[in-house]
Amino acid sequence: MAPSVSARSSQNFACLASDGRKNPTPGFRVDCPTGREDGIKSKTGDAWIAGKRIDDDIGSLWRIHDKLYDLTNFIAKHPGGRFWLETTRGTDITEAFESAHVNPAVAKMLPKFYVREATNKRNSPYTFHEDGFYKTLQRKVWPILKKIGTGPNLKIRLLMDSYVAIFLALLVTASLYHSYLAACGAGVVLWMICALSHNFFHQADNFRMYYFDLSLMASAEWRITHGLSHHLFTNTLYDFEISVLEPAMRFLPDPHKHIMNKYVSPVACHLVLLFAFFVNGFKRIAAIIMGTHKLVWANALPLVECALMMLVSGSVQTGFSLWMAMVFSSSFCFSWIGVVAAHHHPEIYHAYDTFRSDPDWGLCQLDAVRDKVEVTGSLFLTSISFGDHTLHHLFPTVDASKLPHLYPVFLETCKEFNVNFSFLPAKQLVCGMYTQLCSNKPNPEPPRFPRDQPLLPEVIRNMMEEDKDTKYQKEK
Ligand code: HEM
Repeated sequence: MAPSVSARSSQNFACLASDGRKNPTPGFRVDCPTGREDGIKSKTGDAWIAGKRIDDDIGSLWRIHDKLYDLTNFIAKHPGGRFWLETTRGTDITEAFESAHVNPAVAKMLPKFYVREATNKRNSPYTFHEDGFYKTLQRKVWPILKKIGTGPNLKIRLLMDSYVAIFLALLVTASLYHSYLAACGAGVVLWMICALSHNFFHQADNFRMYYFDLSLMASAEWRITHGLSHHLFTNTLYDFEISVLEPAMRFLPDPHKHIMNKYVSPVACHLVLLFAFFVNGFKRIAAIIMGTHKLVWANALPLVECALMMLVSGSVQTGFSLWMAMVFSSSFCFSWIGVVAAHHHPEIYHAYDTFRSDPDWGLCQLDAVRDKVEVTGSLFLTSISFGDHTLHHLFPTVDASKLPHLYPVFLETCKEFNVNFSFLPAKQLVCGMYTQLCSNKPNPEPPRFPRDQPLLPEVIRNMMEEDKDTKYQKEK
């Protein structure tokens, strides 16, 4: 017989919190996410969502706040696509539901699907009070998005499609001329493709999300491990992007961090990042063979690339070596940019640090993300380096081309809630990632933006001035 949720979590608690603390982020009902300590078996999206289903413990319905809904008949009609509802059956989707829809009309549909009240406490520390930071910001953002739309504009669609065209041209050039330089160039462009297509897999189903599958990663898996895990429970034990790198890279400032983590992983992590795409690919192949993961057509894309390179180069061995060079370079670029982009710095919240007293989901997101000052204002730079990341975390389904329009209202809301929002220089974020890897000292205070004078990119300061001018003119 399977152990009960509480028995399982107390076993895990013993193996997790060697310093005697329960779940290091207060407010989670379960001490240690089910499966988190299961080693390699736990490192897939399917395992993560299966663990969440056990921990949420609500049967086969969907939970939003303290109410249970039956969305079975809505799955096929959902404007965001079947995937999100099909995948989350039997889980608490409060964070996903709240952050995916800015349109207030969506919440009004829920009573149609109401079944009953939940009998247990939510397994999440986060709140969405109507007068709190996040819901206030959402209300202010909606009139802007209603006007400009939430989807991609022409510029970003052209940018995305051009990356793919350049990638294919480099791939063929590398194969024709047996050029490892062109193969690595194709790898660098593949990193750009992955970074930008990630914007598309957060949205309703669309063909550009499958560009992500040109790498050895899969958009369907990342919708779970990134969209439903990392985005909603950033830097906590439920963040898959924290647990998947453990034990090789341990970002949590666990006081009992192993000496190898402190001193070896800041160097050895580069090998992990180099092999990350291959590990992702092998895990998926193993899961498909074992029957725990469904094969989808997009999984074949990297194999098609490899076959094309063999065919055009006229040699199986050369084509394969060129393909390997391409995958290694894309893996390193994408994974390294990913870890230094926005989430790992001693000023940023990680489980074990002291948690803020107001657990508003939006405020907790601000604590777990920092933006780079240098890339802001350039669609090209933000598209390849996860820029405008705070706004992206707050509104993950809003296209990257629309996010910059939200800065004035976002900063105004920060001011209203006494948040001294500030960017960081890119160099500090890079160094901070290595410092965080070595750190075993939890922050004794909740995170805050420490500067008296917030650091804002010039483009945003100008935007604020323009906004003030238009408001002033309107008032006149
Ligand atoms: C796991 C939870 C959910 C996720 C991740 C999700 C995701 C999404 C996404 C990505 C979109 C497209 C957004 C856009 O184009 O701007 C969307 C739209 C929409 N979703 Fe969901 N959804 C979820 C649950 C629900 C539920 C429970 C309902 C209603 C009962 C719902 C109703 C809608 C509606 C009406 C739209 C269209 C909104 C509009 O046009 O403004 N969704 N959803």
